[in-house]
Amino acid sequence: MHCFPARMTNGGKSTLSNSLHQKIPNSCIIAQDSYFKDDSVVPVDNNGLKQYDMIDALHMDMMMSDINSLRRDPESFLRQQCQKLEPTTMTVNTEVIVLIVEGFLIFNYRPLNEIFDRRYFLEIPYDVCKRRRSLRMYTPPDPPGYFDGHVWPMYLKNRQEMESMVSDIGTCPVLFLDGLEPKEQLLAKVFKDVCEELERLRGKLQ
Ligand SMILES: Nc1ncnc2c1ncn2[C@@H]1O[C@H](COP(=O)(O)OP(=O)(O)O)[C@@H](O)[C@H]1O
Ligand SMILES: NC(=O)c1ccc[n+]([C@@H]2O[C@H](COP(=O)(O)O)[C@@H](O)[C@H]2O)c1
Repeated sequence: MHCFPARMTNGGKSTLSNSLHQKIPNSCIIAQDSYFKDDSVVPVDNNGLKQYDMIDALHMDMMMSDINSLRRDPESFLRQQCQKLEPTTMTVNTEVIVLIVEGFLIFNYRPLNEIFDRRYFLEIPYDVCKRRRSLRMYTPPDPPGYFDGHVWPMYLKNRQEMESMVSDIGTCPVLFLDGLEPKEQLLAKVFKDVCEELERLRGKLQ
């Protein structure tokens, strides 16, 4: 099973994904943030702002290849991950493995979009997003004016593109989540939903 918390920057994806991973045995996380291209190849716009919030700034081919490796041979992939992740959740029972893929542009990449069992989209308002973002340190750090000059306009553009892409792919619907809700409440909601999906999948396997 693949479940996907997406997608606003600072919407709470990593927080939710890590908590889900802790609660779900046989789960693992693939995070889109790990696939950013090197800074030297990310283009700059006319205002001198690095174009990080575009699908082209990411090695999506590599991300997809890792996901496909996991799907082909989950046991060895999970054993490798096991050495890196908290051992508590990893028992490597390959009957049903939950792959949590999190990222701010995962619904804008068609091959990935086609394999979802569950899709979640965390939303927060502009001012909260801007405040949370100002407390984060990226490498390289956001230059002055980056949020209003690049991050937010690209979020609006990418969201529009995502909405048309998602609606023409006939997989599961996107469940929109209010990222202002307390973390525990969001976790409980998604955990319940994932458990229901797992029950359904286990039923199909019997
Ligand atoms: N439900 C929530 N309520 C309040 N703050 C949150 C919530 N979820 C995450 N945060 C905070 O927002 C910031 C960004 O969260 P993070 O999970 O890293 O976002 P993302 O992975 O979407 O960029 C962190 O400081 C985190 O503690
Ligand atoms: N990890 C990196 O290499 C890197 C570099 C510069 C900006 N970013 C920012 O990361 C954001 C996406 O990640 P989050 O969803 O975790 O905020 C994008 O808005 C992008 O501007 C990441």
